[in-house]
Amino acid sequence: MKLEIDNIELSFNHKRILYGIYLKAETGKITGILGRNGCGKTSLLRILFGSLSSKYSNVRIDGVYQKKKLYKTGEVAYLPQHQLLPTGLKIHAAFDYFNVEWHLFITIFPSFEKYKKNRISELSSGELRVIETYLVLNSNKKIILLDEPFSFIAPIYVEKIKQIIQRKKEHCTIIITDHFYQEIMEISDTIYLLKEGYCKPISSKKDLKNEGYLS
Ligand SMILES: Nc1ncnc2c1ncn2[C@@H]1O[C@H](COP(=O)(O)OP(=O)(O)OP(=O)(O)O)[C@@H](O)[C@H]1O
Repeated sequence: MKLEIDNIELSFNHKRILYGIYLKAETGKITGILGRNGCGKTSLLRILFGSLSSKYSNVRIDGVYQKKKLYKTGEVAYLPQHQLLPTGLKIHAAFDYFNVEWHLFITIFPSFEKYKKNRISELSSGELRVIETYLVLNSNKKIILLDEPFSFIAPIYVEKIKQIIQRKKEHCTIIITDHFYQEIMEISDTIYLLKEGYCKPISSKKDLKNEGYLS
């Protein structure tokens, strides 16, 4: 599958946020998006998913313009930047809802075993992020959009999540954004830097320095 988006025009309060975007993501490849705070990474993912409307946008799958918002196709899973799961939900119920096996999760993250009967509200921010990211990655969708999956997560869990993402790319089109740029550079096959409304393809750390993303 090839997923493309371009022709976006997004403004908030007369301030143009996105206007020169072309982004292509493909099954078998991880597409990473980097960019400074406020450059529009979350907005771009939300436009792709369909939860944010822009003045213009053109989303294509295998070259075919998508009239429907992507979330209505049932083929996309989205990890938003902020909390996904309702606070009062029991953790095992969240696994049931996503149709994901708890015992497989526990084989990778054994320290979470004690939480099965707890509620989402009883997790730390990082523990919640691990569970949410795991559920989205294992939700059996063709397209996966991840907004800051590594936020609040301890390095040992970041490594495990990275391994899962790399395994999933074989069957999924994955787009990921995060401020952990080294992690993004390590796992991504294609990287874009979002800057001044545009997407610029990036191939090395030197490019990031030249663009003023790194000092
Ligand atoms: N609902 C909104 N109303 C007004 N302005 C908004 C709204 N949502 C986002 N913005 C503005 O649009 C810009 C892009 O926001 P966005 O959240 O997409 O950036 P981001 O690159 O994801 O930032 P960060 O890395 O800090 O999460 C920011 O300047 C933000 O203030």
